[in-house]
Amino acid sequence: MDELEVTGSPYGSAPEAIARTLRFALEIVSDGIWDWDIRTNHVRRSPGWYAMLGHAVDSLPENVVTWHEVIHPEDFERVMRGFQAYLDGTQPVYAEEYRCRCRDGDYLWISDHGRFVEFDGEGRPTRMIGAHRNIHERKLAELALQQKNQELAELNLSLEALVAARTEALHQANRALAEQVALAMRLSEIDPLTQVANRRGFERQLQAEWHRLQRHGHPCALLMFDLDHFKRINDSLGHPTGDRVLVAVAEAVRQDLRDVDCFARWGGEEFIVLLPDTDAAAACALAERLRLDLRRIDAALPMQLTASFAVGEMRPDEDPAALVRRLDNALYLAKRQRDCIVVC
Ligand SMILES: Nc1nc2c(ncn2[C@@H]2O[C@H](COP(=O)(O)OP(=O)(O)OP(=O)(O)O)[C@@H](O)[C@H]2O)c(=O)[nH]1
Repeated sequence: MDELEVTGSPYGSAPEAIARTLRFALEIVSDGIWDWDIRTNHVRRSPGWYAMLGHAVDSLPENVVTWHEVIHPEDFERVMRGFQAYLDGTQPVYAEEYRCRCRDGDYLWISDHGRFVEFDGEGRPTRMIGAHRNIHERKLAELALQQKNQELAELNLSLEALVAARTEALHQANRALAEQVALAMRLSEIDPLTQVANRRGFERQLQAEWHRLQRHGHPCALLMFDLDHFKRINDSLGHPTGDRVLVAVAEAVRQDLRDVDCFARWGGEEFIVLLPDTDAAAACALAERLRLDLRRIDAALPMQLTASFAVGEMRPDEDPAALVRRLDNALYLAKRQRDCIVVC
């Protein structure tokens, strides 16, 4: 590779001296140099180029095909595109990084920079010189870093997805728990036999209604009733029949009530109704209707089913417990006669 070797006298002509100096400089900063005569397609390569790829100096054909054959197949198209872009003038420089096959079959990462250095009279390039540099270690480190970054990004994404999935599962578990708690609360306030409110549920509503009375002064009445001689039903017809009667009573009464009324089983065969926005007279009329309805319950009983009632209006200066005591006393009086209503 004559042009790339230091030949001739150190006292040669000025252009030769400059050319030699440039070749020296090129060899210092690169690992291999190529020199392409575009008109003849002849490519000369420096001893360093052969040494870099493990070949004996000048052991390969001095043409472009030699270059094509050492480029890694996966890099080939990209490198050709970059090179062609420079030849076409659409890229101001030719600079590519790619893998070159060494004599032992291993591939070496190199960087390749080249540019036109001579032109004909019409400005067409006639010669191009380029320099290769061995960047193998740096490139492997760079690729390993890229790989690690990608793995980290993927890990990050899968961690985010995992956190999102866990958070959603937690929300679902919380919602399910809240529903269970609400259901348990509802069930804890319901009488399992008649499915109306139990004493606990009733007392909560009574308290709320009493507070409403303090704020707004709307009338509110209470109605309490107790089935008469219920023990006889149990004793003569059995406990299951007694249960069916209690259920039938609850259903019949519920049909006479509004949605806003709170109907509860106070205990045993005793029931209570909270009647918002209702005065004693209206509650008394309802008690009378219920008294008649209960007599008509079709429970196939050998005796007449009756009940005794107590009715009273809520007073702002009387707390709920005292109100219930007042109703209890009135019911006690009603029970002495049975099948009647006492207003207190
Ligand atoms: N079948 C059934 N009976 C119940 C239930 N709870 C309470 N009883 C019965 O209701 C009856 C109430 O008896 P008493 O308190 O003497 O009342 P009563 O027989 O109606 O008499 P008076 O109230 O005075 O008219 C008892 O026999 C209890 O066992 C229940 O859930 N199911």
